[in-house]
Amino acid sequence: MLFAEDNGFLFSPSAVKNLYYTPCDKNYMFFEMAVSLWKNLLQTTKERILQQRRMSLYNGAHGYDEELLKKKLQQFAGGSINLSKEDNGIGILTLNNPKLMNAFTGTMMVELQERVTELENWKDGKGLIICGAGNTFCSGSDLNAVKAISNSQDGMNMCMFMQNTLTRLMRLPVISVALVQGKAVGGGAELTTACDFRLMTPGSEIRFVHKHMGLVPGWGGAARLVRIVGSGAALQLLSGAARVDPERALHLGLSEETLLSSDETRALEEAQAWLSQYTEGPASVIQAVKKVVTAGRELPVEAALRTEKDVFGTVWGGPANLQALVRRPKHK
Ligand SMILES: CC[C@H](C(=O)O)C(=O)SCCNC(=O)CCNC(=O)[C@H](O)C(C)(C)COP(=O)(O)OP(=O)(O)OC[C@H]1O[C@@H](n2cnc3c(N)ncnc32)[C@H](O)[C@@H]1OP(=O)(O)O
Repeated sequence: MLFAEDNGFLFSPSAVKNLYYTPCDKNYMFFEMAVSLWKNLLQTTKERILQQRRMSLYNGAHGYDEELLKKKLQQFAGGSINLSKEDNGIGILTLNNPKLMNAFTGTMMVELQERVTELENWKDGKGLIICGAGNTFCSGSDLNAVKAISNSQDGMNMCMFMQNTLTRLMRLPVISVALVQGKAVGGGAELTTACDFRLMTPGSEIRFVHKHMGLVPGWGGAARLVRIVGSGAALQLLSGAARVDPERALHLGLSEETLLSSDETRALEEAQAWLSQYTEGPASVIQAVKKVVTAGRELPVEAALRTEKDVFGTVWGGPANLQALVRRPKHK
């Protein structure tokens, strides 16, 4: 295993070892033991954290048969979910159904789950931008599909499928941004709340229209919205099916920033520049930062502290930490 310094200078465990110890040095044995202990701890901790993250919200115990539901969803074809994993560790996930304002068909719901699984296994992943094709975000479920699965059981199954998928998306060990251009409506508005941050372009809109459909959010959007803007503002946005423009979103804390351009290409460039200020550094460290924040956000304090200790153990004495000890950076 080699450790790449920011300027490309490579360190290996032996290089670090030889910086300090000689084979006859008794500390040499200590260092060897510390490295192998670290490797074992790293492996078991990563497996435990990965297992925790992958545990789905709903399973057979809830009468949820995922494989059966996926077969049903795949009857409603159209559009795609495209993922481009860039060399800088930022992924671009594009909702691609512009003819229907990027409404989610059944096959797009299944593809979203497949992309989330891909992202869970992306070792170099640090950030994720979710955007829509055709300079608009997403208009929720494809109403043609919704009509065909409007019976209660199918509706509940689709709801559990999307809640499982969006919860896993929310817990990805990358810093995620919803780039809201044009409209984010219904399930599209809910999808924005599964990201860590939202950036909006001038003239764009987030709108929870569910009330007008005789519904409430079903993809987890209400639970997440309350945690983002507070229960009072969430109640107003849901009961009023209010149009949230960039200014109101900033005021509510629903959006981090209003971008300068509403041009599709330039807005994506702005979003990448905004996100890259938080993804500088080794993927292992950025992923560890997201994991400890996710734990603090979702777990009771003692469980969050234990998870923080576990995650700390995966980076303490790790490549980036050892390099920093050699480099001794001044944090001026
Ligand atoms: C839990 C989630 C919840 C659920 O699953 O039940 C939902 O998400 S329900 C769906 C909620 N979404 C909507 O009700 C949005 C409906 N669409 C609109 O309000 C408008 O299309 C809007 C505001 C998004 C954009 O309006 P605009 O005038 O800019 O465009 P058009 O309306 O002309 O749309 C272009 C074209 O796309 C079709 N379209 C748009 N959204 C959907 C959709 N969700 N499902 C199916 N088709 C959609 C629209 O019908 C137009 O097609 P056309 O053939 O030209 O009529």
